[in-house]
Amino acid sequence: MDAALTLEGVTKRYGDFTAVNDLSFSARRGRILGFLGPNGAGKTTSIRMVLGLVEPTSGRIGVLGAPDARGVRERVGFLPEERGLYRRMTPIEAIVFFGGLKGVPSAVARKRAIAMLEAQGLGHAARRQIRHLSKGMAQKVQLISAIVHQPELVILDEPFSGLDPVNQLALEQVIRDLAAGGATVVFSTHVMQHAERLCDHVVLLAKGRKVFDGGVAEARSHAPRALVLEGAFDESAVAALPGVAAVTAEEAEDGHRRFTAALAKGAAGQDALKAAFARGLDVNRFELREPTLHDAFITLTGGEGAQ
Ligand SMILES: Nc1ncnc2c1ncn2[C@@H]1O[C@H](COP(=O)(O)OP(=O)(O)OP(=O)(O)O)[C@@H](O)[C@H]1O
Repeated sequence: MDAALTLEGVTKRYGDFTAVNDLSFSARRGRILGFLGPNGAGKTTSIRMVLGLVEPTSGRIGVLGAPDARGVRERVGFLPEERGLYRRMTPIEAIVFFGGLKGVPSAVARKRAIAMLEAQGLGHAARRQIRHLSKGMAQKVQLISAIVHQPELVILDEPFSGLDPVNQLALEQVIRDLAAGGATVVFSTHVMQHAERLCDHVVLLAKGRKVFDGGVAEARSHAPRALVLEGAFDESAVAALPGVAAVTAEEAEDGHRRFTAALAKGAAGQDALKAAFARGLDVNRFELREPTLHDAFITLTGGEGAQ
């Protein structure tokens, strides 16, 4: 496998606390990898080890053939979780500055900055001081600064946080475009919807350990499908349907109740539905719901928080 990034048995301990525990995975060249996990799972610590900002306690890292990103800095782009730019610079100045740190001549960086700012709808703000920009605009400038040197490997730590829904979609497109242009993109998030839409491959971390590594469809298959039923009957009637593993109930409209019946692995929802009608349950509404990546995340992390 042609990997841009590889971790093999990487562990990071802080005293008695293990922040990252025996983590192994690879990011294939030209693909988008979602590095997922709840708050505190160890995503940022892992990224910091890849960048060479934190020394692993044990294990091996390979970044474009180097032991960490320091040896290949001009080929790697990084957006940190903490956002920050020199507030008195203009977007063009900031992008040219960061490009310069990665070896891009200023005339080239300037040209790219103008084109990229325009592509992001920021052409009008290109010469305004960053302190006068909105948070979302400043975040776009920071992203452009991270990729102006056209890196082969782009690492984005929680890139969607702080962006409104429209800008989140715009960022998704930037990520797709980077991969379409041949770059490998690794982004961390605890919001599953982005990963669901973008990723070929997801790695899911919980409490420092990898709990899943594979495709989105495969991840989803770890969570149960659910049958949603609404009507005037009670929970025990739903629990007694074939293939139903667990039931939750809530109030719905018109005095009805809504039941979400998690189906046992391999159970076809149709059997439960047929039985519901055969038993004369007064079903007003039903839906067979396929698991989402969010459901998989909850199942695989044992119920830790996700959005
Ligand atoms: N320098 C440090 N010293 C001690 N503990 C640390 C240090 N850095 C991180 N940790 C701990 O390691 C764990 C993992 O933190 P990390 O920031 O990697 O998680 P994360 O998955 O990125 O979560 P978040 O999305 O909240 O940033 C946390 O419990 C954190 O408190």
